[in-house]
Amino acid sequence: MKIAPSILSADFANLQTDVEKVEQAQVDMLHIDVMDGHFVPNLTFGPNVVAALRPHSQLVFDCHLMIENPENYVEAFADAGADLIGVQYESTPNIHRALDMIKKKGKLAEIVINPGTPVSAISSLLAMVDQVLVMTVDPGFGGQKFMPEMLDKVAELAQIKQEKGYHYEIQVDGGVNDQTIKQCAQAGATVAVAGSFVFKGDPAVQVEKLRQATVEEAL
Ligand SMILES: O=C(CO)[C@@H](O)[C@H](O)COP(=O)(O)O
Ligand SMILES: [Fe+2]
Repeated sequence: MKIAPSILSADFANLQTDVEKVEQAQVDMLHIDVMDGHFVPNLTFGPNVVAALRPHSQLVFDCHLMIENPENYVEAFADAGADLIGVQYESTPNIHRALDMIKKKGKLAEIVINPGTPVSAISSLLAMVDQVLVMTVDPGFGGQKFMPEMLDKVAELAQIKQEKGYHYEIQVDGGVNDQTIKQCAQAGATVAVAGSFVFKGDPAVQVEKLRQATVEEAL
């Protein structure tokens, strides 16, 4: 299981330091939650923050765009240094165009589904994506409670991937801690985002707890 700390719960006054801490913990990617105050009732970072962090980190930057009409911003995030760009299925009538634009910019393309969206809604997009993100909370805020009902969607995506020979990673995001990550791993998730759990203590210790939990699950 890959680990992707979300900087939504980092210390915004010391963002560079917090990014360096998780990088030293050898995490697999850095999850950057972009919110526009329209698609979700919260505001966070724009491409300028991504560009400011880029010279300070070698990590894969995983930008989770919770914004309306993300196709208007794909180029800006790609140019700012995003490696993987996630667009919400519910955020635009042009979801295929948004994913296509990400790929044309040479970046990894991710489709994200909210708790109310079934896997069947994105079946025609699965062949083209590098990652599928199953939201395990309603998007907009860190520190919410994990929704175990979403795990059926993770298992469904794992089955489709195997049957069709697709290559996407299956990411879970929201309420992931050293207990819920075990259920995610068991259902077939391959990448876990964790914000409040990682930054509520020493990130190195917290990341190790997540790793240990998935190792125990595999035994
Ligand atoms: O996309 C989001 C929230 O909308 C997440 O990436 C959160 O940042 C996860 O936070 P925790 O639930 O792990 O605290
Ligand atoms: Fe996220």
